[in-house]
Amino acid sequence: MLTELGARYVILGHSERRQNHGETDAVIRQKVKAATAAGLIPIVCIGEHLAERNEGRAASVLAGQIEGSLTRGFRGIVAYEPVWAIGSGITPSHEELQRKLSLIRALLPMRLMTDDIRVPVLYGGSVTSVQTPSLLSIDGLDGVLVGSASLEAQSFLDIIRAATEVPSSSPS
Ligand SMILES: O=C(CO)COP(=O)(O)O
Repeated sequence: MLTELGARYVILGHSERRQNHGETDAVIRQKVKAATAAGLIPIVCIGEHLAERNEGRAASVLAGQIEGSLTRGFRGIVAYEPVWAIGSGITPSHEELQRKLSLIRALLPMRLMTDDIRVPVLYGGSVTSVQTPSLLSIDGLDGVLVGSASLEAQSFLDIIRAATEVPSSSPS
């Protein structure tokens, strides 16, 4: 149905779906399979809650989500969306984001069991045009997943403009 409407991508495992609709990693993995079979590119969201971050459990949460929700030959996109950054106006510091991205980049080939597939990784959570250039300068980050700032045409255009002005970095 989605492909008939011209959709090319589908967002799976958003924290709201995980939290409010009982979407477990196993359910998300099934949806990844179904989306791929239907010709859609899955964008799988992962991210820790604030308490998990503050208790030093972010790494194990992310590892569990990657292991549980991605398929072995996963061909799609991963979006790192810390739950505490979504709609809060708070974004992680560069250092923290860089650390989390390095972790995600290290975990992905273990799950996919190959180094040959480079999975694009996005960041989502309170993205505005103001942080977009600096976010996109972070090594290993391929783009941003925009929520509320996409609801207003001008702010979304500002993000697109800011993104297109960032010099592209070589893949890590
Ligand atoms: O959940 C998000 C995108 O999927 C992020 O939303 P915000 O950009 O409003 O924080």
